[in-house]
Amino acid sequence: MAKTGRTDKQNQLEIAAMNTAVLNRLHADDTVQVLCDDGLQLFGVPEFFSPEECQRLMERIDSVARPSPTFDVDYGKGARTSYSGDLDAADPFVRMLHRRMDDLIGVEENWGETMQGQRYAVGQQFKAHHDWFDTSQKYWTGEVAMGGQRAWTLMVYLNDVEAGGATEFPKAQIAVPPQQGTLIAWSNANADGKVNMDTLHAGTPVVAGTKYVVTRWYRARPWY
Ligand SMILES: O=C(O)CCC(=O)C(=O)O
Ligand SMILES: [Fe+2]
Repeated sequence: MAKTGRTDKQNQLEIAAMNTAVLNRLHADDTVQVLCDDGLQLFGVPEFFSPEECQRLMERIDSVARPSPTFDVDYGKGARTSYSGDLDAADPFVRMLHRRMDDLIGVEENWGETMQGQRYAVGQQFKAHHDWFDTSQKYWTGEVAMGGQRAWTLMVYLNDVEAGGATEFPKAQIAVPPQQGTLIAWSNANADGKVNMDTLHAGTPVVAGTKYVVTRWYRARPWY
């Protein structure tokens, strides 16, 4: 038992329970496409946000974006060279989109982190990583007390990119090209609630144009 008062087994069981419920819901929804069901559980929903909604979000991202931090890697080390910023969770427009994402996977609003916007210029990228928290790091003590793992990732492409910028899953050998309004969602866990190594993914470098995305990570239980 770690000082968090929760065992690894308890954490895994709660993730497994959430995972099963979300997978069942997505498989039952005929607007949802299964992009990968072998190792990686990856889903897509075209036109999840309208072009007008994407435009409004891109304007908001432009007003909050700054060089991206990552949890354990400095911006300067080059793992994530995009610009990013949290959107305002109290903004009714952002909340409306949050709720639509929550509804897709069937969880309450307070399970999801505030959506984070990212903007990549030519040459910028997010190198291969897992969205999962590293439970050996100091920050985990705070995160486990506040919602636990990032069990699911939902991401929406806000624009078409002239060239480059695909989201690549090298282990699963799948690459998703940015398409305005398309949402992709994946489980970061296996059925047993342990980290799925096949979720390794990268935002590949933009070759021409600019790429805008929003990402909303869902915890294994409410985080506020
Ligand atoms: O921009 C992408 O395609 C990937 C973004 C990503 O991996 C993230 O926000 O965690
Ligand atoms: Fe990621």
